Amino acid sequence: MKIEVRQLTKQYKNKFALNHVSFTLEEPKIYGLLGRNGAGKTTFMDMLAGNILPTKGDIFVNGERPFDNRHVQENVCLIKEGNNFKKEWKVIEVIRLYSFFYPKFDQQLAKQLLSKYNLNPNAKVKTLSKGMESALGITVGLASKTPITIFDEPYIGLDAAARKQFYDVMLQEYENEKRMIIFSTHLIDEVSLMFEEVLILQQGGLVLQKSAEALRQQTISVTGRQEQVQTFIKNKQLISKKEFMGMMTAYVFADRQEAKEEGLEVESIPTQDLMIQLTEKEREDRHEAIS
Ligand SMILES: Nc1ncnc2c1ncn2[C@@H]1O[C@H](COP(=O)(O)OP(=O)(O)OP(=O)(O)O)[C@@H](O)[C@H]1O
Repeated sequence: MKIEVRQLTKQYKNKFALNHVSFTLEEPKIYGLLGRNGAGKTTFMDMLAGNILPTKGDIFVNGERPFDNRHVQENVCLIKEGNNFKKEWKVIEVIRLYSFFYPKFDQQLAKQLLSKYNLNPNAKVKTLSKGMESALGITVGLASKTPITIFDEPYIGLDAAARKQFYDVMLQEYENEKRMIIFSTHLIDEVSLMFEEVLILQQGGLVLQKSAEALRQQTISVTGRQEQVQTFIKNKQLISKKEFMGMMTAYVFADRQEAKEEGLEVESIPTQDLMIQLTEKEREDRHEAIS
């Protein structure tokens, strides 16, 4: 599956939820879609799932526009943080309806997950706790087996143990059959090791798209004497820096080995920290993506 996003824009009155964003996703990979509140993540996922139309620009899934397009929509399953299902439906009806819609829906897996999460098939959605409703969403998302599966903060109310179960099953399923999983979350450190590629949105713009491996190799924290670090970061793409008593720590796009050879202390930057630094207020006017 190939997703092509071209100058994608969504405007609500004078507010740009997405502002001329362009990128391509084409591998069966686990993508982390990150950004602060209001960055435009849900807007993008809704457009990909064909729920809303762009104001300008285009989004294509294998060359087709998703909006009002059954052929695309049966290949894309979006699970949001809540209200995915009608309150009057029973759990088993949810499973049945989604299995009609998604051609590759795995009933067996759905049953296993319902039992793993202790979900009573005859319970109505309105009687489920927040965590149980999330578990039902996760069940549908994983069992849909859609080539593009999107989870938008899907685990509101789920405790840490249940979230871990979700990650384990997701990775197992992904191992069994690779697909594109787009995962948006604010619990970044909990899941960042699963990401194979990371996209960061900020105020409707894309500020970064990089493979996890490139991030590990090329985004580093370097610490040393102030002048030593200043010299090293000259002509490099700086993310942020901090000074303390003649010492300096800088987050920078740079070669790990080169930094070591300069005698600097080198560490990896946790993805959450990277997202926070890249989307700091003073960068608000910056919209060119780092790739
Ligand atoms: N239906 C709407 N009407 C007006 N403004 C909207 C609408 N939907 C989204 N927005 C605005 O667009 C911007 C992007 O919202 P979006 O929900 O895509 O962000 P997000 O990155 O998913 O945020 P969060 O992490 O808080 O879920 C926000 O400023 C939001 O207020």
